[in-house]
Amino acid sequence: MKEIIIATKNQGKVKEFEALLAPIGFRVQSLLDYPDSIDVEETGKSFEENAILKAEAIAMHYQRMTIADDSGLAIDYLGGKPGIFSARYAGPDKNDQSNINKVLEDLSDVHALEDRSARFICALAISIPGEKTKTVVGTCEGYIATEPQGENGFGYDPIFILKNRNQTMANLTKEEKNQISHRAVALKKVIEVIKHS
Ligand SMILES: O=P(O)(O)OP(=O)(O)OP(=O)(O)OC[C@H]1O[C@@H](n2cnc3c(O)ncnc32)[C@H](O)[C@@H]1O
Ligand SMILES: [Mg+2]
Repeated sequence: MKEIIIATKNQGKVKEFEALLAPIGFRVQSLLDYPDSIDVEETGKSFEENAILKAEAIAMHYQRMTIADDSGLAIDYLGGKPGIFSARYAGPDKNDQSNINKVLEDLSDVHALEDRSARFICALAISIPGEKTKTVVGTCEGYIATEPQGENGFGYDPIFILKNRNQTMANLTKEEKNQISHRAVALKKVIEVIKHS
């Protein structure tokens, strides 16, 4: 079976990658399987740069095909924030709940749903030892809710209302999320690359 490392410590991401890659014959490992792995700092200026940093460091360290995911939420009213700082928006002791609370607070004066437009962005970098790293990006459009809704998913999912649907991302089943999410869109683009690896 083909093996791939997902260079992430985020359990929510790992589950989504497993669901998307196992059916096409990949055994997925993540940094949760390597608790003593190296720590890669996200010092890039874009999602793509951070994904490349994480993918190349881990691919080099383990000499294995690696995908890294750098993702987040871009809110138009906030000029694209939290963006690449999504994981640490409420401060360095990141926590999904405090990040959500900060976003809701930032938008507390914005009442019309159309003024609360946002998108999830996912950049994936795929690094194969000895080959040039490739990147792809996927997005998913929506609006920021006024309060959390739904129990599924992770991160900002409970406050992300999907465009053209009266549901948050956290209202979707995992199968539904994996058909339409920013991560699913990006991953479909890399599958062609790794199928032949
Ligand atoms: O860097 P790794 O180890 O992969 O894990 P991380 O959680 O730090 O991941 P990022 O640096 O890419 O930050 C992503 C942020 O965006 C959020 N996020 C990413 N994808 C999401 C999704 O599908 N649904 C909800 N929130 C998401 C996530 O909760 C983080 O706060
Ligand atoms: Mg991170």
